[in-house]
Formats: sequence, C-alpha cells, structure tokens
Amino acid sequence: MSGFLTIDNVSRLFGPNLTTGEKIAARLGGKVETRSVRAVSDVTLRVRKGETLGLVGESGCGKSTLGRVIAGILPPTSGTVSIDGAPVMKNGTKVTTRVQTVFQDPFASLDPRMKVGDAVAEGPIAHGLTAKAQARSYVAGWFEQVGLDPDWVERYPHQFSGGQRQRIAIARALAMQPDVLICDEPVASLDVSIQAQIINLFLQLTRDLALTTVFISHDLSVVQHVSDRVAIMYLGRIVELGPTAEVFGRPAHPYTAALFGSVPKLVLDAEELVRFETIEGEVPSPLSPPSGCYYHPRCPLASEICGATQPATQPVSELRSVACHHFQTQLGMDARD
Ligand SMILES: Nc1ncnc2c1ncn2[C@@H]1O[C@H](COP(=O)(O)OP(=O)(O)OP(=O)(O)O)[C@@H](O)[C@H]1O
Repeated sequence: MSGFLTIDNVSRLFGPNLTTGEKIAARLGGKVETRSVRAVSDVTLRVRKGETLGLVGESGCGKSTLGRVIAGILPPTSGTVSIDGAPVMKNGTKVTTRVQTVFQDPFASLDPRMKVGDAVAEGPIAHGLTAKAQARSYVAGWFEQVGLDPDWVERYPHQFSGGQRQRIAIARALAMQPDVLICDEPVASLDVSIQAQIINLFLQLTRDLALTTVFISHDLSVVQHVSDRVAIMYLGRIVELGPTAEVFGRPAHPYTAALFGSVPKLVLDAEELVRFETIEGEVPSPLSPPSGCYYHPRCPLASEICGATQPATQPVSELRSVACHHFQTQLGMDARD
C-alpha cells in the first residue's frame, strides 16, 4: 500500500537506561549496565492521506517514542519517516513544519506569562505563515476554527479550563498548517464530559482539513471511535495492523485479543476449548526482551517456534497484517462468541 505518511524500518534505542532499583542492584553486583532499551523496533507503517491511524498498547510499549520520532522531535536510531516523499528529519534535525503534535498536558506547553494568542503566533511568524502585523487575526481565525472566542487571544493560560487549553494547543498545532497531526493521549487529562467534545472536534478537523493523523491512546474506546485503522504495539513492535472495525471485531493476534479483553475461543478439537480473558503476566523489560515472539511468555497459544523465531509480519488483506506464528490457527476463532 502506498502511503502519504511513510514510516520505514524505524527503530529507536535509549540507553543504557535503568531504574534506580536496577542501578543499585547492578552496583551491588559489581556490574556496569550497558544494555539499551529498544523502545521502538523495526516499525514500518504507511498512513494514507486523510487517514487516522490509532496506536495502542500497554504502558511502556513505545507508543510515545514512535509518535515523537514520527513528529521529528526525536531522531530514530535507524530508519526514516517521510511525508509525501519528503523526509521529516535530516541529520537528526527536523526539517519540515508539515507534521505537528498535540500532547496530553496542554498546560505544560503554554508559558503562563504569555498571552495565548502570542504563544500560538510564535511558530507561524517564525516560519513565514503570517506576517507579524496580521498575526492577531491569523491566530483569531484558528481560535474560531477550534471553537474558541477569537477575542480570547488576549487572555493568559490560567484564564482557561483544561478543555479550552487543549483547544488552544490544537489551534497552535493547526496554525502551522500541518498535513500530519500526531496526537499523544490528547484527552487523557480531561474530564470525561470534556473528552467527548475534544474527540468530536478532532473528528471534525481531520475531516474538514483532510489531516493525516496518528492518534495515540491507552483508551480503546477513544481509539475505536476516531481511527480508520489501528496498530497494536507490543514491546516496541507492531504486532497487528488493520481497519478498526475488523481488528476490534475479530483480533488476529492473541495480544490484541487479550488487550481488548474479548473472550476469544479457539476450537482445538471438538472437546477442547482454549479461552483467554485477561493478559497473563507482566510486560517483560525492554532491557531484556524475550527471544522469538516478544509475546510468547504470556501467550496462551505459544509453542516451540514462538520462543525460537521472531514471527514475520504477514498480510491478512491489503490493509491488514499480523505478526504471529499461529495466525492460520486463529482464523478459526470467533472473538464475538
Ligand atoms: N528518554 C528516555 N530515556 C530512556 N528510556 C526511555 C526514554 N523514553 C522512553 N524510554 C523507554 O522506552 C520504552 C517505551 O516508552 P514510551 O514512553 O514510548 O512508551 P508508551 O507506550 O508511550 O508508554 P505510556 O503509555 O506509559 O506513555 C520504555 O521502556 C521507556 O522506559
């Protein structure tokens, strides 16, 4: 499939990265820790123009790191990200304004001493998207677009509620006239009643402005609501990718099924059923991921090959793929039963 946003073999390592407890243990053991965290591992994705791709997975699986690499905030250790054929970064530096981000905490990104209109105008002025003299009306236009009173450009961050501040953060991203928007948990810090408003705003804006969006969230219902396709991450790898309704309706990867908390039923023979309702065990440390399929120590379907060989990503259909040795077997299971 051709892509407007192209993520090719992207990996991102951090290291050596240890918790305080691990550092003490390493010191007591007389060892110097040299392992790296492989936060994102060989991720390849194609996102079509105007498409919203949801990115889900348990905490620490690499969603934010991948989002920051796509946004050009963090250089990949290897691989490339490009928009319509043009790279997002060159020599570790972001070289485009075509991708912008909206993060979880809108307050953290606003200077409390600065009028919000001035904060939003900074980027567009610096990149020649508006002249300084017209900046106020330029920003006011974006405020209107996100449902804020245009006169509020004169106000300071403390004068706004959480939902309004998130609208300002969205206006700031849009004022850069991006083609691609990376949204990292954009509603996680908001009250539930406000979340729905902001999600509907996203849906309206992505449609009206034909934005290509990567939407990162741990909230599966939010992802299901906003995404055309969904990518499931586990320990830095994409284990399943496909149209949202298909993946939610009939997960192909055992991890996806476990994550969704569905109760898939695998008929092994007429007598025997295997059910898995919750995800067994802890996510392994990315400092020492398991051999073979990273999910095999927790997987109810794991067999010898799973511990020995990393499964290749295989196409299920044009828009759908899965990385699981047991994929053929699972075609027989029905997640709705
Ligand atoms: N700056 C960093 N330095 C070292 N390790 C990091 C850094 N950022 C992330 N990591 C590690 O990379 C892995 C992936 O983290 P990341 O924040 O991308 O996951 P996530 O899926 O977004 O998690 P969450 O949902 O909790 O935000 C984790 O093991 C994390 O500890």
